[in-house]
Amino acid sequence: MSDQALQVLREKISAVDEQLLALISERRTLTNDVAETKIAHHIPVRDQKREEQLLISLIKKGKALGLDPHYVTQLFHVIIEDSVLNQQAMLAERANPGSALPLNRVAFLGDKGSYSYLATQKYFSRRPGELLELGCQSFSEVVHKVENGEADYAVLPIENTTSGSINEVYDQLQHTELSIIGELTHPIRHTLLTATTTSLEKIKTLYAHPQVFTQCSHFLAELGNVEVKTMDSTSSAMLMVSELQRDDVAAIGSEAGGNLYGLIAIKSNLANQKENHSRFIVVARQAVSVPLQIPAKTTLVMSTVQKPGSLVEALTVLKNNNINMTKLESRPMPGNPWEEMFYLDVEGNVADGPVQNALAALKDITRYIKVLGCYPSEEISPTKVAAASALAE
Ligand SMILES: C=C(O[C@@H]1C=C(C(=O)O)C=C[C@H]1O)C(=O)O
Repeated sequence: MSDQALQVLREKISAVDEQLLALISERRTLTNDVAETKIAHHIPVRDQKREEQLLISLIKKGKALGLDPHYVTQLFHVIIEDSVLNQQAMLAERANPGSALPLNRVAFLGDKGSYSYLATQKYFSRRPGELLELGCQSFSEVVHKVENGEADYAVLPIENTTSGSINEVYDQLQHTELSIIGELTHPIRHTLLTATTTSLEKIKTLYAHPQVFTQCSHFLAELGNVEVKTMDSTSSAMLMVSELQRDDVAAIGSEAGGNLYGLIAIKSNLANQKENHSRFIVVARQAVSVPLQIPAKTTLVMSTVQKPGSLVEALTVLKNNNINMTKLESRPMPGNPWEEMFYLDVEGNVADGPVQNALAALKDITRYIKVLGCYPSEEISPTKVAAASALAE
């Protein structure tokens, strides 16, 4: 194919892509209008029956156009997730009048390009107001900035699908009066980034955040004698490599972050597990109320009395109130050796009967209990379509 023919085809593809974007944006406007109706009539945001009907119809129509059912399903799962998250954000904002700020000052670990920076951008892209990014050197600085009013929000990674809980962040939650007001998950795609076109064999020094080394331990074990240097954040690792401009040093970070520092991705998918995601929490000085039309999560911290079965007893309270627990973490209590603080994420809204009943019962049987926050759940499970309906002609 001549260069010119290729150019013509690519221009056509770009034009189609532009139309796709315009249509996606039009769909978003329509789904936001649907949210207005849901606000006015107190209807739940999620309607999985409607999603299923939509998917079945799209799969059939896609098949007629030669498109694979799995491809169509995947595509529309992403589109529907976006629509549900946007509607949830709209409802949450309306339920908290005055909460929308013209400027959102947000503290996070690292600088431009860190995973926390990317998560911050994602979370606030659905919310009104400008974003002012306040990069910090440590998690305690991130939390402090919100406590002392320099920032309105903090975005903190709390757990990762490969390395588990981020203990330092849990420990920050023990000592703060801030409330969790939101959550989000973000894919963490670790990539080897260099300042020059070089090869893996030449790398002698590797810069990254300690969490990254934990998540990429299998890759590091295969590397042999490469010196590993820990940095405060992924972005400081990337900055270091871009300043050194050497062919024997590399950073591990996201490709998108590396682009901001002019770095080249020489190897991707470095995490031990292919599906590597981090869950972030968003904290603020004021708690928010979550409308009952959207799924909520509540995070609690508690310490139980020191007697056999006291944790089981506490968890039984959740069971009796039909509350699903999505996470349980224990952390040592400073100054009280061998005593633990338990952090629990449960599905449910503090304004709703089951969580209120459970809290009342837990107060009677725990030594200490506090609600760290109730916030919209951003875990949007994709609607499944029964194979038979999807494949029916
Ligand atoms: C847009 C709506 O809200 C949600 C999003 C949907 C979508 O993006 O198509 C479908 C059903 C709902 O879960 C709706 O109810 O129609």
